[in-house]
Amino acid sequence: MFTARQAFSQASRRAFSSSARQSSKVTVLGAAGGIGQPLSLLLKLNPRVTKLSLYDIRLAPGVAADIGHINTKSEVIGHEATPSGLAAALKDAEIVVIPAGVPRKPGMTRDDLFNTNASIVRDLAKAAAEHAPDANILIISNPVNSTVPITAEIFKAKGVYNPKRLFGVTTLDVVRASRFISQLKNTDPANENITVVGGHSGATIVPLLSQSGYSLEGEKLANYVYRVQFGGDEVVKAKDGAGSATLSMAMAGARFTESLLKAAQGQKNVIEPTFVDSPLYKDQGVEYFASNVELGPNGVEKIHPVGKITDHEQGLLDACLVDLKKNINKGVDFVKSNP
Ligand SMILES: NC(=O)c1ccc[n+]([C@@H]2O[C@H](COP(=O)([O-])OP(=O)(O)OC[C@H]3O[C@@H](n4cnc5c(N)ncnc54)[C@H](O)[C@@H]3O)[C@@H](O)[C@H]2O)c1
Ligand SMILES: O=C(O)C[C@H](O)C(=O)O
Repeated sequence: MFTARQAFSQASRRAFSSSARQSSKVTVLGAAGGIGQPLSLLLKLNPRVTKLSLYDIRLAPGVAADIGHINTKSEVIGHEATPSGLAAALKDAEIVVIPAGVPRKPGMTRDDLFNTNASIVRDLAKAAAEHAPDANILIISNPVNSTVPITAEIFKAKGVYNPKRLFGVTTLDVVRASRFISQLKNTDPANENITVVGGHSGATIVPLLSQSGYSLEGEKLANYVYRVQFGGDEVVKAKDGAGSATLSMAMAGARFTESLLKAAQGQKNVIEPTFVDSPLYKDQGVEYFASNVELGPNGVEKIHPVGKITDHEQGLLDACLVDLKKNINKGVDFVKSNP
């Protein structure tokens, strides 16, 4: 005979397993690349993902066959590099993560990737707008400050734009900012969560150290800010022509995807920094901005303002907004001239 406690525990097990069974298809476009492969691996290890669809212009079926042997429950499908393969990859996706595109080589800025990556992202955005109009779209491909507006313009043109479901992934900046301060202060980086706002390149990356109660002075502060703003260059230089950050980015992309899934499955107070269609600086002509964003079942739940900052941080923010506006307009203009 069941005791009340046993009955309760069985009911709660059922409730848990039914929410765990909730179907969450995640699609990776660019899945065979330096980021795409480890990101897909991490997503295969995430029990919240029930179906993982991998698409690339090369090798996605091979990557899927490999990852598909891992003994976690999710189904993995590698799609052919054809329009119908892309359509099938996107159909019914809850989350579409896009790391497709070329990475930097030493001496290049992220903006130097624009000519190649703008059209790659535009074309994938067209397919996503057609086959997954309600999905959360996570843009990793650089330059993020421009590829997010490109995606938005495509979704607007197709009449399916939902600003709550488009995200530029800036998580790596926060991961770096947290790691770098822990190295200076001998703290556990897992306990650090430095707010980083603005965009994702050089001067548009603005770490707000003061909000975590830290104050660095003079050269120490300048070096810290530089390292966060140009952390990507450290990796590009060290890889010496073989690409940019892939493994740390895969971790950051998996973290952001996990946060969205948690929020979609009802967890409250899930906050991640991300580059979104934001009201914060629209009065200055800046349509997109990264700040802490509370995530929910509908994507963006609440965009947090930047909050109290020091005069030095205000100076960084002023410089950020100038560059950001140019990067955003470049993306918007690209779609106007190359629809
Ligand atoms: N947001 C960030 O913080 C961040 C961090 C690191 C890298 N990035 C950017 O991510 C992008 C990818 O970097 P990577 O190191 O993985 O590059 P990579 O060259 O190793 O991989 C890119 C993959 O995209 C695929 N691809 C190209 N065109 C495609 C298309 N039309 N459809 C589907 N797949 C396509 C390629 O075949 C390749 O497998 C770069 O633009 C890089 O700058 C962003
Ligand atoms: O630096 C790059 O080009 C890749 C990425 O944006 C990064 O921050 O590592």
